[in-house]
Amino acid sequence: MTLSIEVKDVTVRYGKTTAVDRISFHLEGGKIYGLLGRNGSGKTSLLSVLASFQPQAEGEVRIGGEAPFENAAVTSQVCFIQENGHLSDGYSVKDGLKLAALCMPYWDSPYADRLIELFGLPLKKRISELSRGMKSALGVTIGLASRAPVTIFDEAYLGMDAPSRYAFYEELLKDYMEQPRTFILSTHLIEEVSNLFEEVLILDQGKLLLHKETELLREHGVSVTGPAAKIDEFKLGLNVLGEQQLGGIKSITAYGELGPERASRARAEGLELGPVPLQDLFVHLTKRGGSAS
Ligand SMILES: Nc1ncnc2c1ncn2[C@@H]1O[C@H](COP(=O)(O)OP(=O)(O)OP(=O)(O)O)[C@@H](O)[C@H]1O
Repeated sequence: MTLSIEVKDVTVRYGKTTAVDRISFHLEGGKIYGLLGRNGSGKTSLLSVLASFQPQAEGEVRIGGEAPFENAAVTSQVCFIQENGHLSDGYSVKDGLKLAALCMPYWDSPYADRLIELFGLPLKKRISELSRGMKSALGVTIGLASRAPVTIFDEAYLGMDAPSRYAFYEELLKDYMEQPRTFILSTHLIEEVSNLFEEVLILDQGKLLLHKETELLREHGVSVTGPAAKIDEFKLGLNVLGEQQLGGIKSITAYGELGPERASRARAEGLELGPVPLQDLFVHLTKRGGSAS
């Protein structure tokens, strides 16, 4: 099942702090979305509103056309997994999973069993006795096995070691291909996971800095390297996000399409054009004073 998500002028406040500041976007659903932003940019606050963990102060949220807050018909379609989780520490892993199964209408028990084996989860241990990585693996297991039409992972896999994280990415993609649904992943491990994202949203200081298809975003970044004097001339009129110089060689990262004319001029002048990793684009765009125009 695919549910669209509509967010219109949503604001979230904690006392005098505005965590999310009049954000609007539309997610058509049935895709894997990446939500990026620096610490404190408002990701968890926004996701908590989508998952109905808290109401927005202003604005409107619609999931599948309905307002989610205190609306069981919608909340049952959404699974929200956070790194520090909402798992009851007193339960054993087995009972925690049983509880999850009871709360989630699309729960797939055989799939949960496969994931338990994949991540080596000890069923008899109390959740409070699990290591940080194991708690994350339990969260990830619940998120995937929930098969919820909207599944949100809020940095949920940060505690997992690299092999477990890669197993999770692989599993997520495989399961998404078999059972398309909406995933939203917030992460600081951008390069690791960016290949999964079909669209990327970047928050900055509570505002939506950018919402783009990942491919388009990648095409919007270009690095140009060559003799410093030539680069200085070439960069005029470009939206330069950053530059580095080593001896007489300079490299710039530019945001925005180069256009065929400029690209062929670069080649004719012997300048080297290259892609910019998503993480580098993110770092440049969210530097204080960054611009996504
Ligand atoms: N319960 C709370 N009470 C008061 N302020 C809060 C609360 N939760 C978040 N904030 C504030 O709201 C802003 C956004 O925080 P939020 O946790 O949504 O950001 P984030 O992008 O998820 O950050 P991180 O990447 O560090 O997890 C921050 O200024 C934060 O201090």
